[in-house]
Amino acid sequence: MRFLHDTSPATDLTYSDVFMVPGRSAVGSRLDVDLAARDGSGATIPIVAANMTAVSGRRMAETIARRGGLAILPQDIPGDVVADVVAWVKSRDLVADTAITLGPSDTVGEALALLPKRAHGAVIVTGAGGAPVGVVTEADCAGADRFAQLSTVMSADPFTLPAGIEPAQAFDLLHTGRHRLAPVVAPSGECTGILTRTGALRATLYSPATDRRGRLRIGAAVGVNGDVAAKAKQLLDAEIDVLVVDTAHGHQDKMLAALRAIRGLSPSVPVVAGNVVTAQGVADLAEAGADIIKVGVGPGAMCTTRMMTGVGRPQFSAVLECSTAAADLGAHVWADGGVRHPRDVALALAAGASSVMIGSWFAGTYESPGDTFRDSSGRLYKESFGMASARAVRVRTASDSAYERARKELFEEGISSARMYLDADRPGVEDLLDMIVAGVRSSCTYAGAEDLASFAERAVIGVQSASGYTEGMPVPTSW
Ligand SMILES: NC(=O)C1=CN([C@@H]2O[C@H](COP(=O)(O)OP(=O)(O)OC[C@H]3O[C@@H](n4cnc5c(N)ncnc54)[C@H](OP(=O)(O)O)[C@@H]3O)[C@@H](O)[C@H]2O)C=CC1
Ligand SMILES: Nc1nc2c(ncn2[C@@H]2O[C@H](COP(=O)(O)O)[C@@H](O)[C@H]2O)c(=O)[nH]1
Ligand SMILES: [K+]
Repeated sequence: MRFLHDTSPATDLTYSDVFMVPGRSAVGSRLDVDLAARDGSGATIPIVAANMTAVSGRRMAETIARRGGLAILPQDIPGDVVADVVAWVKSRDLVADTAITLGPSDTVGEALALLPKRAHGAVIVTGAGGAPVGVVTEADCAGADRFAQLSTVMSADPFTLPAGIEPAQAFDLLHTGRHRLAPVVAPSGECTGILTRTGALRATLYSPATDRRGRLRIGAAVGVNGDVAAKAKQLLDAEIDVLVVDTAHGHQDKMLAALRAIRGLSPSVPVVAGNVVTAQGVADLAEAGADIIKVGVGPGAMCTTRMMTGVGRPQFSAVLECSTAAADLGAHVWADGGVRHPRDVALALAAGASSVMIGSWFAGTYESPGDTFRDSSGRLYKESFGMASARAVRVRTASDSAYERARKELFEEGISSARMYLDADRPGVEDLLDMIVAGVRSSCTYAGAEDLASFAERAVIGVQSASGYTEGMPVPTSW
């Protein structure tokens, strides 16, 4: 990228400080843009769900990978649990979503508890041999006793789709039959998943991120303490596709030692390390063996590091400097934190990031691990918390002595409880992906770029005033 008027900004900048001007384009359609991340991660869209407990679990990983992104399991999950989650995600279908299934004698209360776990909004009631005998939605449960059996409220004998059906054909069948969704069934009659009309459409627009054996991809993180090589080996043996070595201050000797120990395992998957915000940090991590450097200190929504320490760097400039340094070394950069709008993703990519990590925004979706709550006005939300918050530190240090735990809790650099509201129009993470991907595809064509490498080359970035930023915002009511 270059700055408009070839100026060199006098101060470091964050996403809100900058804008992109359009350039002449020969790219005829936004759908012609290739959004694959060119960093060996295998992602077909440049989006990574952050390794945060409130963000990335099995449902997030499955859903994001099916649309071409990646999720990174947090470092606090025991190795054997990570192995189970990885195996489960890799057993998922590339087209149909995993169904929520219950039996005919299970209750409305159980169905209502499970419905917010997935965006498709239905429970498939299964009978003998796992065959679908009914479908229950929230509307079916309205007014019913919580102890009523599902057989009394379900729509019986549902329309079904055969496993392996082409997504476009599935869309047509659902559309013609005026069905919002249908259970997918194997030749044996067993329900193997669920497909909505939107899901079938998405399957024609996105390519799943798959490993060499055609299974969904997933990453996992390790910290820098303890026997890092042994923990990393356990994750690699579990067949993760990306290994993230993660700590708040990535530019420290412990990180370099951890990277060297991991290199000793000759991992066949990309190693991501961070977080740093300087060219020197990139150089040292790349030299120690990182393929991808994670950039961002302090921009995260749950992060209090800048207020506690004064340390960090406005994220656009951090990504720009780090990705320039990484490119010289044959390495790549993930822009981590502070993303609140599709424009932020586009600007991080324009600054040269190969992918963009998103945490809190995705915490407020059906697919994040937490429970769904309603506030006093009825709006749905989930709780998010920082990985350096007292809440996360308590979990991470559960096996330490009481004294060690008390000592570590002093260094809190994240908030322990935040409400992440589900957007009523976009409550699922795929809804957010649709919005982000649409925005980024459009950004690329405004710059005349057919892929992300060309986008980072062609983008022309200007610096704006606060009122310049405000001018870009929509006005939902009159002023
Ligand atoms: N991107 C960001 O801005 C930040 C991200 N986080 C996230 O929080 C999670 C926990 O990270 P972390 O707190 O590093 O915990 P870790 O459990 O990974 O421990 C970090 C290790 O580094 C040592 N250390 C030295 N200096 C620092 C420092 N300035 N800050 C933190 N540790 C330091 C610590 O020792 P000792 O405790 O004895 O000092 C400890 O041994 C990670 O997922 C991380 O990404 C946290 C803060 C900032
Ligand atoms: N300083 C802290 N940073 C944190 C903490 N937990 C997570 N993080 C970082 O934020 C990003 C995600 O950013 P978001 O704006 O999308 O939420 C994550 O990947 C970490 O780098 C924390 O407790 N303190
Ligand atoms: K912050």
